[in-house]
Amino acid sequence: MLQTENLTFQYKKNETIFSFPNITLEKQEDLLILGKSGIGKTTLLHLLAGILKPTSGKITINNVDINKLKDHALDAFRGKNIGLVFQKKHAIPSLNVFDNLQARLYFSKMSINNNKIDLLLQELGLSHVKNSKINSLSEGQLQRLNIALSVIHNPQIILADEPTSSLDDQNCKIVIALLKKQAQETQANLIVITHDHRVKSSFQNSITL
Ligand SMILES: Nc1ncnc2c1ncn2[C@@H]1O[C@H](COP(=O)(O)OP(=O)(O)OP(=O)(O)O)[C@@H](O)[C@H]1O
Repeated sequence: MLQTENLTFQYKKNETIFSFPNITLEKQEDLLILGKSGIGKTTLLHLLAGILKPTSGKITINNVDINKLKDHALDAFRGKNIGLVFQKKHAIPSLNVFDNLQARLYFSKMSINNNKIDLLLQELGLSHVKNSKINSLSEGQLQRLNIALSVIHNPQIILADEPTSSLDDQNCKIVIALLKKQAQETQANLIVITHDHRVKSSFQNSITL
C-alpha cells in the first residue's frame, strides 16, 4: 500500500515548487501518471522511489514513512520493495543478460532462482539472448531487460517511467501485460508514467499533473 500526503519538491531555492496531488493506492491497485512535458512526472516517481527527498509532505509505503529511514535503511528498503523501470540503463555491461538477473537477486538479498530467471526471459522474449553481452542488445531488448531487472525480485511497488517508449506494438503489449501480471502475482502496486496512447486503456486509475 502506498500513500502520499501534501507532497512538494523544489530542486533549488528560487526555482519552481512542484506540488503533487495526494495519492492513496491499496494493495495491488495501479496508477497511470499523465501530464505535459516538464510538469514533474519523473520528479514524482523519484520521490516515490526515495531517490529524491520531498521538500515537505510524507510518503508511506507499507506503513513505512520512507523519508524517516536513514540512507542505508532506505537503500535496503528500496532494494527489497521497489522495482524501478527507468529509461537509463540498469544492466551491468560486463555481465551477460542471465548473470545480470542473478546479480539483481543477489543485491536484493533474495535466493537465486534460475528457473524464475529463465521463465521471465521467456515471457519477455529474451531467452535467445540470455548469454549475450549487454552492448550487443537492441534498444527494445535493453528496454525489456530493464523491466526484467526491475521485477525479478518481486517488489511491492513497481515504478515505470515510459516503459514502452522504444517498443513496437507487439512488444508494447508484452511489456504492459508482463508488468500487470507481475504486479498481480505479488499483489504489488504498479505506477506508470506514459505519453503512450497504446498503454492508457490498460489502466483503470489515472492522475494528470
Ligand atoms: N536534477 C534537476 N535539477 C534541476 N531541475 C530539474 C532536475 N531534474 C528535472 N528538473 C526540472 O524539473 C522539471 C520537471 O522535470 P520532470 O523530468 O519531472 O518532468 P516530466 O513531467 O517527467 O517531463 P517529461 O514528460 O518531459 O519527461 C523540468 O523543468 C526539469 O528541467
